[in-house]
Amino acid sequence: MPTERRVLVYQDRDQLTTSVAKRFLSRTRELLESQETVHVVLTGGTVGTGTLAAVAASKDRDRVDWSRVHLWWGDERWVARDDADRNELQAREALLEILLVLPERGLVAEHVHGYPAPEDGIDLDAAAVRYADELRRFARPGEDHPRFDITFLGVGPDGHVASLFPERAEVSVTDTSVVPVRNSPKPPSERLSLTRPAINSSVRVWLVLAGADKASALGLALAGASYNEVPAAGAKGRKRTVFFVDQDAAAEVPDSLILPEY
Ligand SMILES: O=C(O)[C@H](O)[C@@H](O)[C@H](O)[C@H](O)COP(=O)(O)O
Repeated sequence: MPTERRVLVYQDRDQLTTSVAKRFLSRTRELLESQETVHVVLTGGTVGTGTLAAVAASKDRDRVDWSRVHLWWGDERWVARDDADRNELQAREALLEILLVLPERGLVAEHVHGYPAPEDGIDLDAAAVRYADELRRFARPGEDHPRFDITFLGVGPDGHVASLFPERAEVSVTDTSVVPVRNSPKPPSERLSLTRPAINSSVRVWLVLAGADKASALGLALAGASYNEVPAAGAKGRKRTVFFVDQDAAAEVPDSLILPEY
């Protein structure tokens, strides 16, 4: 299946998160018409979390059968579950707490697949193995992880996605779904991340980014930089890769790559 790459530009961060939320809700509903479950990979970061808050605020929120949606994370920070830095906690506060208590068709607690945390009494390496095992439990026979329908990724100013940072060994790991990350250039220093092949197994990869500090990373990713230099350049969905960006982040995107709404 050839992968298509698109760039959609929005006026500002609010318009971006509202539009991505709307598209996410409609795509999820559409997918649930033809498949039993939908697997979504969430991202940390301000734009990813802002998108979840926009889902929470959307009038279409309760039209999705959330009981058939599974949520995973592209990466997690190795901090306690109640630490404000935890990606999962941010997502729970922005959206999941609401979905878990909907009177009908609500999100199922067991379908929220958070990473292990230090209080589980295991180290970072064991935590990576445990999350890989959890992914395998939901995989088709012979596969390592579920078929992700939509994977959200934030992008750092250095071009990192999930916790795959430029010129670091983790960005090239291909023999497992989950890697431990130590000495991360972005705090906190210890993290867990999906690997590039796990991310790229997704049917759709949706990168969400806003702000002038992302312009150069985005420009380089689209200009064909290597994934080692700019990990965002290596993130590709099997069917489609969409960069949802605001005008500030789009400053270095060639006009020919910018598409109108589809
Ligand atoms: O744990 C994390 O920090 C994230 O998952 C990370 O990959 C994030 O998505 C980007 O750094 C973008 O973050 P912003 O949207 O806040 O710029």
